[in-house]
Amino acid sequence: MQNEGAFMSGHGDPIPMTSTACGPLKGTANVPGDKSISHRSLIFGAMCIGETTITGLLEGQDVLDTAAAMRAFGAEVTDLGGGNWSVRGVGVGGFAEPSGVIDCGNSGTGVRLIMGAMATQPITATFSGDASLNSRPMARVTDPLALFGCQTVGRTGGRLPMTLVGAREPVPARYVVPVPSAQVKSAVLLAGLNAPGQTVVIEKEATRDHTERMLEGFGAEITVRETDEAREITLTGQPELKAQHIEVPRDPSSAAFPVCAALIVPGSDVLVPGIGLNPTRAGLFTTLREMGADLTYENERIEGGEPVADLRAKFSPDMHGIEVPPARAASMIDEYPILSVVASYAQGQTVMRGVRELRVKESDRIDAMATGLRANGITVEDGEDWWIVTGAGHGNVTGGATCASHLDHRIAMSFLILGMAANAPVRVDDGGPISTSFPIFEPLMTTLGANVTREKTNLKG
Ligand SMILES: O=C(O)C1=C[C@@H](OP(=O)(O)O)[C@@H](O)[C@H](O)C1
Ligand SMILES: C=C(OP(=O)(O)O)C(=O)O
Repeated sequence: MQNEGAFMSGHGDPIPMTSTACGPLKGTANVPGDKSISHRSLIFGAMCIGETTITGLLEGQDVLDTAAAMRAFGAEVTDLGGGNWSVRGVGVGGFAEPSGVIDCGNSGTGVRLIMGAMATQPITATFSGDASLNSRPMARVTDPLALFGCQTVGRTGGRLPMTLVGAREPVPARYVVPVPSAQVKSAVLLAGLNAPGQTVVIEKEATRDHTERMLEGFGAEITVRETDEAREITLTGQPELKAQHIEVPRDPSSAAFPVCAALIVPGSDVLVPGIGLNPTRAGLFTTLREMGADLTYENERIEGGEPVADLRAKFSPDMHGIEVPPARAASMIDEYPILSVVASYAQGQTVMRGVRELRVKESDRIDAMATGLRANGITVEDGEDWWIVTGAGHGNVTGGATCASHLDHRIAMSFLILGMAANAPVRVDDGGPISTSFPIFEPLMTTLGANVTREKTNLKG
């Protein structure tokens, strides 16, 4: 990996971490801002005229890389401290040509949305990332961007690094998204922003709808028509986006970790306040409740047009496996790794189907979790788009193994949660990637009572 050249970014030397069984988890877990909304706040802010102000931005490495990218395209992005940021945008179509490579680090959302945003502007940009991002499929984005007139030059197989030559005279597109992906949908809509006329995106399975909601908030003309078969989104190109004030809600995908930890550690009672329950994101919580989790929604309210609640999770010794409806997959796609941990402590089988997309995330998440869970004494069967975890039940998860995190934050955090109630400690080879989405994971879990330690190594941190 070392000599894959100057375009390869990385997060530094591995940070092995170990999680050991702990007493009850108690207290309040204030998780950071939503990663999807944080990326979009910076990118949409950069495409406005005027100053967008943001509070509660997730200051994880993925989002910081997007902030740096927006600066490279000419926006003035300022960290005002305490999660407050400001973006002075350059307007739709106003991106400058970056002088260097756009390094999106570990972030699929960052690179795919930014590719969409620049694809209909008369500039050229080269994109790269870390070893994980450089192995992920990009043709799913560059194929539809070609319909607008954007050209791609790069490695065979549609992998980063690659160079995009934006369309000088963009045309609008009509595109049926072939995989359930909010990133692809969003890339096409962002490209449509600087194309004249109407761009239409059709998705057969509803995916997270932050782009649609936020573009409307920024003043774009965007309509969504829903039928039983599809969602059809129509965007009128070349609007003037108006700068906004954005309060980023807390991330349900990060909330999943303290919630699930509380469910499996005896005696726990944890409050996770202010979590968005947008139906396109909240599938995990529905699933946990169907499994018999003691998970309640307190103080339900609407904030910024989105349903929000404080989640209270208590130790749940009697959870049972269920068949997760495949139609729910998109609304909990990032939560399957941590669900498989809860499933390990439940009775019976948890069946997860229609989840092929898990194989092209930061890692092949089915393979990464199946391998690590088996090493810790859990029975897992898997196929191309499904996997089944047979729970050992409380007190019966052996633990004791080292798990590879494969540069994947969610894999690292999931195995550290597994160790919190296992009979022997669970170790991950590298907890470094956790900083991409949940930089305060370790102190926050420690404050609740978890026993997570970094190993002393001879490596420089
Ligand atoms: O649009 C987004 O912000 C995201 C979309 C999802 O990816 P896909 O579009 O690849 O499903 C998700 O896994 C990712 O964490 C964030
Ligand atoms: C899949 C994820 O992110 P991304 O695709 O942005 O790398 C994730 O955060 O779980």
